[in-house]
Amino acid sequence: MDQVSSHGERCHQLEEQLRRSEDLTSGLQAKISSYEVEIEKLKEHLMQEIHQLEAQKEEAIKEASECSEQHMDTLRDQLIGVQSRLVSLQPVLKNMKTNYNSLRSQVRNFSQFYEASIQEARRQICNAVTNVSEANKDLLQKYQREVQLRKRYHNQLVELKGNIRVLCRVRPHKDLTDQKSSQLSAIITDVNDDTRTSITYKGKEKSFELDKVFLPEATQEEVFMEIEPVVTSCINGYNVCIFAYGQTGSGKTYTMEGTADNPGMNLQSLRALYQEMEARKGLWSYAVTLSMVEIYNEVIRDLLSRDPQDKLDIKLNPDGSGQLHVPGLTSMEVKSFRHIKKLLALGRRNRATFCTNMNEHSSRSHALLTITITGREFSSGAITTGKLNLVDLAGSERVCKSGAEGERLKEAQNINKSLLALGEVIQALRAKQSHIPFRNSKLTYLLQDSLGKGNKTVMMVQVSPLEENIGETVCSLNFAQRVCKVELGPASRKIDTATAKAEI
Ligand SMILES: Nc1ncnc2c1ncn2[C@@H]1O[C@H](COP(=O)(O)OP(=O)(O)OP(=O)(O)O)[C@@H](O)[C@H]1O
Repeated sequence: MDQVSSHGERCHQLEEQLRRSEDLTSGLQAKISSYEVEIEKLKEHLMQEIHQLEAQKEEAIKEASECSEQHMDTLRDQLIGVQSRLVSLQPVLKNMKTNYNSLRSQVRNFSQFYEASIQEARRQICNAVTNVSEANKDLLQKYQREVQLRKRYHNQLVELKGNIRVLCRVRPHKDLTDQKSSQLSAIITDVNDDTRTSITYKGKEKSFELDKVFLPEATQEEVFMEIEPVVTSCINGYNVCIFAYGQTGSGKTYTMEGTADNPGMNLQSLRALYQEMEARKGLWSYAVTLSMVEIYNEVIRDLLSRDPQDKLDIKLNPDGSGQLHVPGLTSMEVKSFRHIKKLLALGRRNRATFCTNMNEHSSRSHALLTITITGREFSSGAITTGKLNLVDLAGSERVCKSGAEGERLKEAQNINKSLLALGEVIQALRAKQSHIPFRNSKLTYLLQDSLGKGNKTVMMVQVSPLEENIGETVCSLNFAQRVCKVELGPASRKIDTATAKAEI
């Protein structure tokens, strides 16, 4: 019984399941049908889309083919245009080619011609240069011969005259042109005779004959040319003294020191000496020393010393030679012409340090520049020693005229003492006295080995052109005239070997 009921229940359950499945199936079928409808719709829509796209494609292809055809036509037209232009350009191109070829050959021809011309010109220039340098060499040799001859004749002349030369330089008028300066000068100079000058003094005309008179317009170079052979003879072993003499303001410092633009005898002498030494390079060797002193109130001051206030004295040389020397005097070895310039500047600075007014001070003191040159000739071994003294003397005015008193009177007396001593030395030399009073002043003491017999002396007498200075000018020229009459005799060369060659 129980088994039957359980089967019945099971059947019931299965029936129920079947019913539910049938419900589910019919639901699904409905869904499938609706999907199928939907799919059909979509299919239809898709087909429509495809047709549309195909139509668009067709149209696009059609459009594209139409468009490229138009473009092709334009391009074709352009191509035809280019082609016809090319055809028309062809003769031009051909022409250009021909021209280019002809130009190229012209350029080639021209460069060949140019090269040949250059070579020819070069050859001609070389020939011309050779000829010119030959001619130059010849001229140079002639010139050098002339210079040597001039030097020799000058030396002979100087020796005949006794190795003392007196030159006069007339200072220009201040602030006047050179031409007016000459016309206005109270000193009469003769352009045709440069050895004479005359002055009308106290109603009488006084004439002076000297070795040379320089007009106010004379340049520093012209003055130096006159003394150059004497200066450079120092290299050959001669002692030389060049001194400027004259009243205050007559141009002594201008002549000796000069200015930066117009260097005076000092710098020009040193330059000429260095040029001459340079020209003898390889044949001679030289050592140059320089000292600078000032004599003020009979006191010697060393201008190259570290302490220029130091006072120096003159003593007999302890070597028994009888020569004088100044113990402690700075003697600088000079390395070059440039070095000399520095030393001169140092000397000037030192001189200026112990004076309040340089112009006044320089008027009352003597400035001495001494250059000693020792040379050695390589071939003979000869040794020469020459000394050049360049002296800017103190103003030479007379005490009575300056009306000096006190310190000024002392200065004036000391200046007078040394200038008087210089005059006495000159007088003694002129009279050929056996005793020459060099020791009467510091100045003559210092110049002893350059001023006396056997040496070369140049006195540069400076005069003012002004009427108001005529008295002083006459005094200076009288002194110059006396100096002119001194006969120092032939100069002697300081040379240290028997095998030494004679001066050229
Ligand atoms: N030849 C010249 N050319 C141009 N100026 C000159 C000449 N000579 C002299 N002077 C000028 O004249 C003035 C006086 O000259 P300088 O100082 O040389 O005279 P000085 O005789 O040395 O005088 P001091 O005895 O006072 O030293 C300076 O101004 C100088 O420049």
